[in-house]
Amino acid sequence: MPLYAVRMDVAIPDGLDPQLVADTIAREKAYSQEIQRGGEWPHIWRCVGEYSNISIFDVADNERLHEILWGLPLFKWMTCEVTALATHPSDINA
Ligand SMILES: O=C(O)CC1=CCC(=O)O1
Repeated sequence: MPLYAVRMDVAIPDGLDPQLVADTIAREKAYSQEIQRGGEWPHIWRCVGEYSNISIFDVADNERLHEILWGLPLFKWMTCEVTALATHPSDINA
């Protein structure tokens, strides 16, 4: 299945109801962990010092990745940079 690296940068607007923000972050965690358990989101790494992560997705196609990203509860407050990955010719494990 195709692999993708996705960098997500979160920018929560100032002045929002703190409860709304907390609820959205909690829903984000539950949604993410459900997809991780299903195997389509094998890695999520925090970018040190930033409200950002770099994640690896292992999904059927572009449409499925799009569906997952659009379903993120924090999607409205984040920007995503998607990189499709291919095998490197120097990879000794390939
Ligand atoms: O905290 C983040 O980097 C945003 C995020 C994506 C999935 C998740 O659980 O948090």
